[in-house]
Amino acid sequence: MIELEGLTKRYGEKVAVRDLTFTVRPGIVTGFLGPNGAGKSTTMRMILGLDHPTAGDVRIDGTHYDRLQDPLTYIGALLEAKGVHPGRSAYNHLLCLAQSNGIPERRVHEVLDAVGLTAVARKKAKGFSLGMGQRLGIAAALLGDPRILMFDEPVNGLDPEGIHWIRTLMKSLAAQGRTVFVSSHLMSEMALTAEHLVVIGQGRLLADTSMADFIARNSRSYVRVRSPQRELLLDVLHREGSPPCRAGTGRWRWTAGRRSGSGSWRPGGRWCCTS
Ligand SMILES: Nc1ncnc2c1ncn2[C@@H]1O[C@H](COP(=O)(O)OP(=O)(O)OP(=O)(O)O)[C@@H](O)[C@H]1O
Repeated sequence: MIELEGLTKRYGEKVAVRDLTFTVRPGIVTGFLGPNGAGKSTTMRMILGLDHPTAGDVRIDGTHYDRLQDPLTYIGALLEAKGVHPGRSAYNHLLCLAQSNGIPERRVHEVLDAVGLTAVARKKAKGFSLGMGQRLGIAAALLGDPRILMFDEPVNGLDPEGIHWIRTLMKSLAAQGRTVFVSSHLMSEMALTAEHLVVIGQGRLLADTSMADFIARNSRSYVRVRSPQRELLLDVLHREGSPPCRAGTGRWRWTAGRRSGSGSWRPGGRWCCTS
């Protein structure tokens, strides 16, 4: 479990993260959604003790990161896939991490196998594709067999096969009862992966809710109509009591109300033109 309480980070005049309070729970994938510059990476760096909060507090299973004994066995993270010495092989990179954290060498073989890098384990990291680099970063995160995993924009720049692999991996880690916290600026990506969603914008918390609830509150359903008989279509709409806006494209969209917070359907749709 990761608990944030009033977490704030200022860089001079700039407030990158403002008073964030939320909890990331085990057994599900929690998405961390926000546009570029929203403060996601800064928040994740503070969780790992790489940046010091200006105010507030963050705890990993009740303890500050810098007080964890063998932190890799509590939390594994992929923040920056390029954080590997280019002249070092995947195997040696992981072995260094393992040896400096009291993790047995057999675990290196296990995580290389888990991420599908066994065949290229002796190759230098500088020859790795972006996808292989991501896999190596994830192998490092898994090395200590931690109960908590955190991934910062893990699908960025990956091909469809790599994206599918990461989605499946995150869900399987959560299904094992682990805490999985993953950031993205893409709602479409989060909707496919996360069960719970924390949304931030300009460093502020905007939502902390289940994915199903977030979609129900923020989505609309609509029917798009195109007709070569524009005038006839307008007449019909007027007769139905749904006066459309004026436009000459011949294309109309019926937005049929939206779901209320309780999930019930709130009527009140309208026609509008699309170009
Ligand atoms: N070391 C720093 N010094 C000054 N400003 C910073 C620093 N790190 C981040 N910022 C600023 O804090 C804000 C939040 O940045 P952050 O990288 O956390 O956002 P993000 O949501 O991760 O964005 P992205 O998706 O682009 O990585 C941005 O305006 C950024 O310019």
